[in-house]
Amino acid sequence: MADPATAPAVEANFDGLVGPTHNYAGLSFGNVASAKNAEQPSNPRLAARQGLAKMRALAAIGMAQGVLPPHERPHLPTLRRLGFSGSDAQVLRAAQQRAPALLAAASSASAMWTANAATVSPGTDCRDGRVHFTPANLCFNLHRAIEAATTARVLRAVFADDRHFSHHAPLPATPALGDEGAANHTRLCGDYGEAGLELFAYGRGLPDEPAPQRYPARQTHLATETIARLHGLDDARTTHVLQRPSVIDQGVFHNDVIAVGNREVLLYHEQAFADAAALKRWIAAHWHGSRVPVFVEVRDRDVSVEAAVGSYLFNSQLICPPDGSMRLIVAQESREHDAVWRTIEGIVHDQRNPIAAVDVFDLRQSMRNGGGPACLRLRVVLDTAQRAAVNPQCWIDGDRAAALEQWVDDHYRDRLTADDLADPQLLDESRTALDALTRLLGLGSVYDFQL
Ligand SMILES: NCCC[C@H](NC(=O)CCC(=O)O)C(=O)O
Repeated sequence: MADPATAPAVEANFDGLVGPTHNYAGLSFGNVASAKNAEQPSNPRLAARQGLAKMRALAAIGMAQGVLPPHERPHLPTLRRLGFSGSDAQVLRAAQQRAPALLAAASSASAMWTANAATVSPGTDCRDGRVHFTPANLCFNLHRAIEAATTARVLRAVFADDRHFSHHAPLPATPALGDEGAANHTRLCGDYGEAGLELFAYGRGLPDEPAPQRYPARQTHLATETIARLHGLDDARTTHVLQRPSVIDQGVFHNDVIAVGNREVLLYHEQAFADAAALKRWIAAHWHGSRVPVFVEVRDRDVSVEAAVGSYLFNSQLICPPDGSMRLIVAQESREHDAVWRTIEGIVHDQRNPIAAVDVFDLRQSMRNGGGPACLRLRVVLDTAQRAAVNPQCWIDGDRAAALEQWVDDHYRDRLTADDLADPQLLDESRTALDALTRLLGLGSVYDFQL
């Protein structure tokens, strides 16, 4: 590792490892891909391998790349809480017969999308200098709401040192405080170690603000304000912006489907925000960073909202490897869409922004549930001391990637349908796999079946 006295702060990416029950259940109303692919057979092994390939590649170019474990699924404590009893096998069978939707919700591998695991503020933005985490309550969907308790335990196991890390409880799980985590949160700065501007996007705000008509707005203004207060952010460097309701109605269920920020760059679709011009003015007026802010606005006539939702162009990762250059990490679907790919090439060639390269990844298994490159990762800015305090076994390098690939090959199926979710054998396989994983990642006991 570089000399601690001079090493700059980094933006680490913690990707969610896809779990053994990855499947397509059509659980997310307002998420176009989830609805479209409902009841298709899935391939959990391939899904986990695709995610690991991205982690491996980013680690290989010098990114600080971490991993967060999948959750225990099917989640028997949820099914028991909902009135199913007897042996595990009896619970699964009864749930399948009497409430298949509940079995599907209790079986989703949705914790893979760690952009929704929590909102994270870097220490330099927070009053007490620690990195602050608030796990998302994800209360809009049952299959996601059951993630919060395990996520809270996992984050404490990975970021354990309370001299460096501060963990808040998820917000009360009620519609008025709906919170979907970092997918609606962007931070802009000069260098990662400088104090930055924190932008929180929300879809449901004050009663007099416009709201979507067709699809739900999952993120609330009350939640974003509460998180900013809990994290001890400076009001002068924090803003809360309304998503344009019409884009939510076209499938933009999280803001990271239509905008992405990194360091000094904000890349967004012209319709992403209710008032993009006001947001740009606010950023310019409050900016203190060592670089000037750069706005890359994609016009509707170049990429329609429908094309943005179909290709996940804005769900790309914008990253800076250690040499300080900037590159886009896009899903294969962006490569395959002519207008989107032309736009990406235009951005990469345009000298007015620092984005200089693009890498394409096949993440199709996740994309079919509406999760692209950016959904799969939680960003955590860390200075040298904070980085050294992270659970060391959760960092990815070539060896750990190889160990996890082997683990996937040992434990995962390559085909799963709704019928399989009640198979007691799948539950056993999943628990055996996760028990081995907690040892591999040095996490201690984080799952209900281990407690
Ligand atoms: N950030 C991407 C999140 C995608 C996630 N999809 C899902 O949960 C689909 C699951 C299913 O339909 O089987 C969601 O909508 O919250």
